[in-house]
Amino acid sequence: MTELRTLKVALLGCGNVGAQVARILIEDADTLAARTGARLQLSGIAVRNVNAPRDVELPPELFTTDAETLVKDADLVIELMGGIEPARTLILSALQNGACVVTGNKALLAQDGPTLYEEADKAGVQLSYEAAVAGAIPILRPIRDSLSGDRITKVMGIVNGTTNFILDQMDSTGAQFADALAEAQRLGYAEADPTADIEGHDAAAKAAILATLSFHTRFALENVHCEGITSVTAADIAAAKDAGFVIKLLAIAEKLPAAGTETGGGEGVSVRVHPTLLPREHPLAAVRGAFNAVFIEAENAGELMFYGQGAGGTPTASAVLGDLVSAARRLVLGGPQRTETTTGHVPALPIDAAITSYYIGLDVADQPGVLARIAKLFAEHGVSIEIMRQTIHKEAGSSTESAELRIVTHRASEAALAATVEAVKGLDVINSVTSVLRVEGV
Ligand SMILES: NC(=O)C1=CN([C@@H]2O[C@H](COP(=O)(O)OP(=O)(O)OC[C@H]3O[C@@H](n4cnc5c(N)ncnc54)[C@H](O)[C@@H]3O)[C@@H](O)[C@H]2O)C=CC1
Ligand SMILES: N[C@@H](CC=O)C(=O)O
Ligand code: NA
Repeated sequence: MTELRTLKVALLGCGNVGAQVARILIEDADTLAARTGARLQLSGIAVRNVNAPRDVELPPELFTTDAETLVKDADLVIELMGGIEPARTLILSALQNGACVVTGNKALLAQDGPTLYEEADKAGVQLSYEAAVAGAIPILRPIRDSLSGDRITKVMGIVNGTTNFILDQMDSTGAQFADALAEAQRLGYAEADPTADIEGHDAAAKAAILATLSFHTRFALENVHCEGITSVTAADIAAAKDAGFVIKLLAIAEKLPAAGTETGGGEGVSVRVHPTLLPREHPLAAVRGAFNAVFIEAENAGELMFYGQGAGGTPTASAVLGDLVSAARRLVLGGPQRTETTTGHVPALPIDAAITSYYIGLDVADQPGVLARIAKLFAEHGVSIEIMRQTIHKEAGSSTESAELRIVTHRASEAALAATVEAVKGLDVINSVTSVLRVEGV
């Protein structure tokens, strides 16, 4: 039997994901060698503190605080430290040294991806990042490879496990936001700084990556409209539930007409992350806990849906190992390195140009003619009402009655909706606008 070649693998970071990657590399060494055609030898693990306690028992001699030296001597580098620096410098150094790099660092890719891709191209090596979007779910490779002969028109999904976990806990058990977040952190779903999760930045970075691959055009973080879940209240969740909806943080990238925007005419891509109402029977409404799911609409393939564990050490390690084996196989067998293209030039649309349905909650005086006046304002702004429901509230011991109105619109532009809400607020019969939320799937 011929001796297999050995490829040295440097691992940077040994947290939730890194520790599981190290464990699998050691435990499954023979299987990985058989699949790769080379032995993947874990040559070292760079950490901040070699004596820190870890969930997984690993050979102590592998640990080092000298990431620079480790990278210099590697064929393949796995970056799972997170953050911008020193991850960025270490990845660039690895690529310049001719090593293939696997990373799950969506924050870095969304901020400075082009610099890294160009360096990988220059060096003729691979930079792979399946773990960066929707954890274990194979989503980037299907978009980049399987759908490369089609035209994607829309990508919509739940791509952040932490926020889906929090919203699901609040919806199903009435848990408090802070308790649900603490549990998501304990389970290894959240980022080192969970602000990135709850403010939507993590999902926005993933949306930029999904949009870039789907529309063959580079979209950066500043092209993504981003709203997190910190403003979603228990009352919003209860009202949504009562109206037959569930609230999910969705990342959406879709082709829309660019008419009336600064880009003028033609088509553009609206890339956005925001809390969204979905009918409870919608397939994305059934995505619970830290699971993720991504819907894709393509001209020829039609609708596709990808579902699985979007966060957590072991599931994410699966995506990292997949990229590692694939990169190592190419080192063994040869073959093309970069496969994605960014030859398209579709402009990013401002949020005003986004087109979706809306849910508007209004507290109004219960007087004759109120509904007609509100409906007239919507019509004047070109926003068509799909559902309008009224519930009367009578304060105990008081003769005053108010009504709660719940309106769901047909698809309209963000600009038209904003103007409608402003006009509605000006009516003397409106006590307050209790919520304005975007709706998909109606
Ligand atoms: N946890 C998850 O579910 C997922 C995480 N990711 C990404 O994977 C990466 C790692 O995530 P986690 O393992 O959850 O993070 P973590 O915070 O649990 O682990 C990061 C590790 O890197 C080490 N580290 C940080 N800076 C370092 C430095 N300057 N020198 C040496 N070591 C350093 C830390 O000590 C820690 O051991 C991040 O980019 C994250 O966004 C991607 C998908 C899912
Ligand atoms: N913090 C992220 C981890 C995976 O990308 C999440 O919660 O989804
Ligand atoms: Na993935």
